[in-house]
Amino acid sequence: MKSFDDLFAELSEKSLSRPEGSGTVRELDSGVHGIGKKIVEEAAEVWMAAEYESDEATAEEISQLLYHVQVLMLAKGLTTEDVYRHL
Ligand SMILES: N=c1c2ncn([C@@H]3O[C@H](COP(=O)(O)OP(=O)(O)OP(=O)(O)O)[C@@H](O)[C@H]3O)c2ncn1[C@@H]1O[C@H](COP(=O)(O)O)[C@@H](O)[C@H]1O
Repeated sequence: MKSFDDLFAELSEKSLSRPEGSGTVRELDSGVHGIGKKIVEEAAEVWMAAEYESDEATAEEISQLLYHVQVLMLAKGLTTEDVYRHL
């Protein structure tokens, strides 16, 4: 099972190596504006799933929201430490 930090390390590596076919690279290339729209979209899906769908569906939507938040962190050059120190 992958943790938040595991995923961030994987995405960080992909942002540097830019492998062919990576959705992360594609999303990074869409810029902060495009990534921000994905975050808002996924946040709405989390809310709807929590209101009307199963716990499993909600957990899946939350995982997607976390993914897009991580892509935004990479686009902005933010590390997990930058975020964690505010927790
Ligand atoms: N965890 C994720 C992840 N969560 C969400 N997503 C993306 O977010 C989208 C959300 O799905 P939705 O059904 O909500 O949206 P959709 O309308 O079908 O998708 P779009 O057409 O809008 O992209 C998915 O299609 C994926 O593109 C993710 N893409 C990648 N990962 C992980 O990130 C790593 C790197 O992935 P690649 O860069 O693609 O190699 C791998 O470990 C992946 O498992």
